[in-house]
Amino acid sequence: MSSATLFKIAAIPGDGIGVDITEAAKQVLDKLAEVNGTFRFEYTTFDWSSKAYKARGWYMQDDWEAQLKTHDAIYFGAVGWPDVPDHISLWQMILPIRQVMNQYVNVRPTRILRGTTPPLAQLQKTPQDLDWIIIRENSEGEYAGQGGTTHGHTANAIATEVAIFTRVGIERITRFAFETAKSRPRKKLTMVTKSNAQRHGMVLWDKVFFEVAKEYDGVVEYDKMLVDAMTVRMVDHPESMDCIVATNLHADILSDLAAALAGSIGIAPSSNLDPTRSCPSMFEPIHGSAPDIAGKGIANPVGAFWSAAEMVRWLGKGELDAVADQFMEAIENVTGKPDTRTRDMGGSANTMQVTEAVCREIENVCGKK
Ligand SMILES: NC(=O)c1ccc[n+]([C@@H]2O[C@H](COP(=O)([O-])OP(=O)(O)OC[C@H]3O[C@@H](n4cnc5c(N)ncnc54)[C@H](O)[C@@H]3O)[C@@H](O)[C@H]2O)c1
Ligand SMILES: O=C(O)[C@H](O)[C@@H](O)C(=O)O
Ligand SMILES: [K+]
Ligand SMILES: [Mn+2]
Repeated sequence: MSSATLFKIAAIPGDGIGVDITEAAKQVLDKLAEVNGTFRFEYTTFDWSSKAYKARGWYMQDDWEAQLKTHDAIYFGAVGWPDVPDHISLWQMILPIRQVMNQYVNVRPTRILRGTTPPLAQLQKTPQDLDWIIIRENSEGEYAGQGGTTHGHTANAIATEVAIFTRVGIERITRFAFETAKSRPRKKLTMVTKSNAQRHGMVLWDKVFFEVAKEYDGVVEYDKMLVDAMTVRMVDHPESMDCIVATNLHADILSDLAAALAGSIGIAPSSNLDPTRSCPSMFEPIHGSAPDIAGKGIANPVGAFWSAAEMVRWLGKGELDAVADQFMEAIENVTGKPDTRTRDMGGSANTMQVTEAVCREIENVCGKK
């Protein structure tokens, strides 16, 4: 009998390319476990998807929370399909999981992976100029779900979408962001809001940020940006930033921009973390179900692999950092070669070819420890 540590993973492939990339991620995770030998994964796959919703009228069982809590982590593909309104699919699956599982931090790193050419390469002196971690508030803000609609379909229809910002919510994400910045070589943090036009919640955000910031004076260099100007700075001066903390909606948008600036939405990972570890955390690429390329077998699995590497790092609680680093090295050995890049990165390889290449590299890199 093997004495390898068992990690129980709840796998939720979801819709579209979510299915392809979750399968690919399981394959490389199993290869990593096999080559390393000190841990192994056991998956429970949940058929929670828009297709299932159309057939049976629900995404997740009523006891979904208890079902997920028996796992050490959740691996998520993507949710959303054109035949179900997107606010239904998001609010019946991904958003309740993030909120109820206390995953109030969403960590979204971006950098230019080896061998890849970003679209605005002329603006960067070196690929290292773009190396960011976006820390997204993941539990409240514009995604609080508060609001309503009245006056039906009349000409007087009214809808409100109320953003909720709490001192507790702002303080904990700010603290997490400062701790992340402190752990990085450049130790910089940029805070993003829109506190000129939005004069209540965002003003509270700025106020709480600067209160917490005092504790990091002389340790972390910090500054503040309005979100519109931030998009310009990300394009023109990528080297001027390191960590970025922003609200749920702003960070959602900025992280897609960051991914595109680094070369493709298909490479970008995310970790939905419960820093208290009382609930399982969830790992997923930042992209969606990509209906335009779904079913073709051509989705870029790199964002899914990077997310899987972050899951290994999280599960290891510091013990598997070297393994996660080797996993990333294997991924970059693959992006480094033109014949193992997918179309979105200028190549012509399909999902399976990239997956097999990463498995081979895991044997090369992680086999010789
Ligand atoms: N967390 C999530 O599960 C999540 C995230 C974003 C969007 N969505 C949902 O996904 C659906 C589609 O959303 P969208 O089109 O706005 O965003 P999307 O991220 O699915 O796709 C945007 C574009 O990027 C391309 N793309 C995305 N991932 C790729 C990959 N791995 N490889 C190659 N190309 C890739 C797509 O082909 C498309 O052209 C919607 O229902 C949306 O609500 C879900
Ligand atoms: O949270 C969202 O906005 C969506 O699920 C998706 O766009 C994401 O980034 O996860
Ligand atoms: K996703
Ligand atoms: Mn998004």
